Amino acid sequence: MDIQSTVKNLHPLEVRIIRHYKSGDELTIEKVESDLGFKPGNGNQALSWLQSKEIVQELRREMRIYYELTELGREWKEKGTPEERMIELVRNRKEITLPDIAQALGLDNKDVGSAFGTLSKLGIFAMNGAKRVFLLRAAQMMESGKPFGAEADQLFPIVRGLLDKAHAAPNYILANDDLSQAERVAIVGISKKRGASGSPFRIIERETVVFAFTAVRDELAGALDAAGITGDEIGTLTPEMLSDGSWKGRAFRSYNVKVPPTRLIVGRTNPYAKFLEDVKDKLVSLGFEEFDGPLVETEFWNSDALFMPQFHSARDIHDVYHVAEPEKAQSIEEPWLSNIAEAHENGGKTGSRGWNYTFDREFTRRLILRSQGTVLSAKQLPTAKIPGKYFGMARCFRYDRVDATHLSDFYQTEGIVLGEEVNLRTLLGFLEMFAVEVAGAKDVKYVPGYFPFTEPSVEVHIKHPVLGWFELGGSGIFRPEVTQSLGVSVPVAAWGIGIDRMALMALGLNDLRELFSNDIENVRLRRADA
Ligand SMILES: N[C@@H](Cc1ccccc1)C(=O)O
Repeated sequence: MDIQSTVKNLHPLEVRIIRHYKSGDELTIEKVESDLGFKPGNGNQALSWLQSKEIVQELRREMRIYYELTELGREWKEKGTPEERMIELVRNRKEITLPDIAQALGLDNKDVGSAFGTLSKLGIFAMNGAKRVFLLRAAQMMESGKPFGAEADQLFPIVRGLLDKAHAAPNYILANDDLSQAERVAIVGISKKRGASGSPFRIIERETVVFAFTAVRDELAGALDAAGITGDEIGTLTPEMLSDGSWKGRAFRSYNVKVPPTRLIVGRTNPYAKFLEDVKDKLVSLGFEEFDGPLVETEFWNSDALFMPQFHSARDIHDVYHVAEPEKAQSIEEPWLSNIAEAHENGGKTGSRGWNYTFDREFTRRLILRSQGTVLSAKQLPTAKIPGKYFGMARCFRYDRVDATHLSDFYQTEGIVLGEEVNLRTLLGFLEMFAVEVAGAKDVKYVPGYFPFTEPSVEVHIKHPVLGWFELGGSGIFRPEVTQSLGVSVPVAAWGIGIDRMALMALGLNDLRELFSNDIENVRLRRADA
């Protein structure tokens, strides 16, 4: 150990311990606090600092007995013990029944009865034929100013003294060693008589660590002496000290600029929530309007309106959760229901030949948890402005096996752009913004895809440093079967991007499940500003 630099970096509490005790002394938290007048908690702090510097070491652990003042004890200390209060009352009222005593003092009958027993045994109280309590030897007690007879003089002051002592002790706790034999007997006696729950003291057994100095103590104490460090140095100069001049003539503690500052844990937004907000802000700043909708939707809006054939295996790519109660919506709004039904059956007025099957108007009312954010886009079309730009953050549900890149509920950021001038180039521009600017991907791929509601369709894939290539989302230009049926006659570019997957990339995570982790340390480490 480098004695010189250790000496300079000791805290005054540590210095005082080193100087006050000798090698070979046994130290405990309580002892140090009471010998040196430390505040509660300072003993523990100083000894653990000294231990980490290997100036003290643990010698052994002992079970020790302590007595803690209970709530009741604190009340007794303030208002008086039942005995004290009863003597006072009877002295004033001369004669009074036990129930009246209980009522006057707010004590329960049991306490009053037992205090009466004690006091009559001691020859202080007696009861007359009318069951009224009166003071024996009243005159004598008045004179001496002491309500107690010889025996009482022994017991009551002990209890009173204990209450005062415990009240002054750190955390209302007295150590066994601090008490006289008579005091211990008194506590145990009261607790036995009143039962543990009715006692003014709680008896606790606690493990105490006994420390002793290591071999460096003497050398350190010598170096402290030589440096003139006493532990009474001023650590903090306060305005009061300046105005009353009490700093004069005192030594100051030297600064240690190498001490690492305490870690400040400030409150801040969850990084994932922040990410979602940032994406929203970005879209709003680009002139997008936000849309939203319920988690429970109909088959109609979730899929049929998007030209997904009702009983085709293509529908299986979305393993949807069904609502059990109620099973179906009451109705679907017209003319959308008929328009879409015709589009499926024969193309209707959309210029398509349709899927060529009989549209099931019962099935289409079935309630499900939405499986794609595109449901919001479909519902927006009938009232969309042209030109117009819309987005939504949609929590979606699919019956899926959970792994690093799949969750059974997830967020998509859905978007549509409507306008005469909209085309594939418009779409690719937005896809690039999501992949590069929002997700922060370096490697991006746009590949042809298939969705029943878009033509052409484009999938965007990005390369994650650990997970490799994965699909970020799907997109395309809505088919006329969708747009014409829902009252729109201009091109509509549409996309649904897995926002959780973007966050995975942007926040430097390797598993989607981490986004929803409640491991606070882990969450704190994430960059919220990504
Ligand atoms: N809804 C599609 C993505 C998509 C949205 C919009 C247009 C084309 C594709 C999906 O969840 O996979």
